[in-house]
Amino acid sequence: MSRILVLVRHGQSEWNLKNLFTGWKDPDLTDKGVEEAKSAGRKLKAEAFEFDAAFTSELSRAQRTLDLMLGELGQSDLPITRHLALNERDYGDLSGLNKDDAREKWGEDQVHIWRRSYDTPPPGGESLKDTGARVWPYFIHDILPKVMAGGTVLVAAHGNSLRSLVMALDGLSPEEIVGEEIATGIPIVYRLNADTTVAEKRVLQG
Ligand SMILES: O=C(O)[C@H](O)COP(=O)(O)O
Repeated sequence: MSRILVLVRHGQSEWNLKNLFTGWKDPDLTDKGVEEAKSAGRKLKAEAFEFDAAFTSELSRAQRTLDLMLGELGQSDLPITRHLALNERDYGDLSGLNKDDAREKWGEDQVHIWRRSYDTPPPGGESLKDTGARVWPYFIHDILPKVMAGGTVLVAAHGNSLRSLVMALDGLSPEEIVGEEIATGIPIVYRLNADTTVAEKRVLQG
């Protein structure tokens, strides 16, 4: 019974590079993002991961990251499930704005609250709580059963859709999640117990 769940945030996107709020907008990966995705795949291959199922969002940057990882793993034929429940948090009216310009306009503290707080949504967008309200049920109904059946499952998604999952898996409070960052292209490996609690968490840095 392996019960392994691997979470990977997509590699650097064109809008990450330009420092723009992205949310549900759909920029592609940069060359660096492609290399980050391949490197994540190579790290997983070096640890002999063989996946039984793979999930991603409806956004290209996560889909492409997943494809690149599976290519490195020699598992390009693995069936992939794509669902908008795994999409990035919707940044609403901030989408497409430069993050430094937003700090100039609304102040550092307000922008930090929009980006990292648990329950304050950006204007017209989703809070992390709102994001979790779609990510977590999808995880429980569609992803977790494959893990609990003894599978090894790969999820390629986004900074905030993954923050909401990590919050629940790690049992973090609304205060603790503020300090949680998910790096691009760095696999987070969970091994779960038979009661779905976390037996082990490893972050495959470097
Ligand atoms: O949607 C975005 O802009 C990024 O992918 C994540 O943004 P954040 O670092 O502001 O949460």
